[in-house]
Amino acid sequence: MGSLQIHQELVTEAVGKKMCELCPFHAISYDGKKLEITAGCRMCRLCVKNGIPGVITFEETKEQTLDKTKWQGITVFVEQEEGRIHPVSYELLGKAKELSQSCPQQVLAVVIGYGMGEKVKDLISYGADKIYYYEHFELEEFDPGLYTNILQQFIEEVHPSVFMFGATIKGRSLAPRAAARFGTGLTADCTSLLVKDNTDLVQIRPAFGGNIMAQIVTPGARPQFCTVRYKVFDAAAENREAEGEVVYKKLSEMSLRREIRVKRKIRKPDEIDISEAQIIVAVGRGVKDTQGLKMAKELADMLHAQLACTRPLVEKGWFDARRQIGLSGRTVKPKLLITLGISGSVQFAAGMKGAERIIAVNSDKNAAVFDIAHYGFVGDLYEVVPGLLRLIKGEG
Ligand SMILES: Cc1cc2nc3c(=O)[nH]c(=O)nc-3n(C[C@H](O)[C@H](O)[C@H](O)COP(=O)(O)OP(=O)(O)OC[C@H]3O[C@@H](n4cnc5c(N)ncnc54)[C@H](O)[C@@H]3O)c2cc1C
Repeated sequence: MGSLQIHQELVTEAVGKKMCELCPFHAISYDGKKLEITAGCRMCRLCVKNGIPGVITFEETKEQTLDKTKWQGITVFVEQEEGRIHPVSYELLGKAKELSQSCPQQVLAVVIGYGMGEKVKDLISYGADKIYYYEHFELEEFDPGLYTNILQQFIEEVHPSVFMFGATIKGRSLAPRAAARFGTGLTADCTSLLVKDNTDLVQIRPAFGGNIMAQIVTPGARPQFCTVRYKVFDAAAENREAEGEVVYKKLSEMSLRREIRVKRKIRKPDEIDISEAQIIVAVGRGVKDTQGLKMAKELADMLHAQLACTRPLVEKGWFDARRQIGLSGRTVKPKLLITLGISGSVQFAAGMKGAERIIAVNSDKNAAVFDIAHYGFVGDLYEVVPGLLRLIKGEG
């Protein structure tokens, strides 16, 4: 790692103009007095290599010495709403336990709330060795500022190595705030996690539109923050024999300083969540009209399934974005997923690979979806689906 340094004392009008010309990304500007590098810089360093010597130099960042042994513990932020623990927390605990076995460390859980009672202790059965419970009536309502203060207090006292959050609205709000306070890295929407012997967390997630799986590490800072979407990992199995402890934490004055006051709460109607569905019928661009949609809906209703879709159908305005499966949509893990007229792009597949049984209908026998499906129908969905409906109705 490093940065580009401009040595303005060497910049004359001729030098400035020449340096601007050689940047292929037009990321160098000269206003007649000063040379500047703009946000378009890709760090290709051609200005250092091919430019007028000494005008722009690359300075390596000095490696900070970090004693990793002082940062121990794989921590899960246990998210709750009105005392109900979000199921993603159990999935994170399951993964934390698995990681703690490959690189021995304690599994820690942080709970922030009020009146949670036995539910906090129950987390021991799901793999938490030590639970830090921050309880106060001021904490009943989620407040990003207040909750971040508490996470800061926890990190300063405990020095955890890893901090995992669900990629939920709350997790996505808290993790970057806390990471910024410690000047450390955060990898969002990880799909796989490994831990090295030196406690470095290898955070794996799709990048470049899902075309590569990036492995991201934070070797020079702690804690290592990551978020993981709901339904990506398996929930921890319950073990009533497991042992652990709950640490009831007192709150510092600083932690309880509020910047937001909740005056009134308006409950939103419950939303559909395709991530929770056991059976899903998903439609793609092969469904071309209302007749196709009607058929898919009838199939979904008969199977007590949720209807979901690919991104192009959201873009067409046919579906709400909450019904989109994939990299930029939801991750689903149903027992049965039926895809109708879906090609099986990497971006779509990223959100549904965990389905137990996948049945694909596509008219193109070479469609990528058949590589991930357990069963496939090569055919026109406008013929296959009515046939399926007749079979289910016992008319076939
Ligand atoms: C950064 C990024 C993120 C993205 N995120 C997502 C995401 O989260 N989710 C997502 O879905 N996409 C996402 N995409 C878009 C993705 O790349 C694909 O374009 C999209 O998944 C294709 O949707 P589709 O399968 O419905 O359409 P198509 O790829 O056009 O496939 C339609 C399929 O229908 C079949 N077909 C046509 N007619 C019939 C018929 N009569 N009967 C049977 N089969 C038929 C065709 O053979 C074809 O295979 C993303 C793209 C990018 C760049």
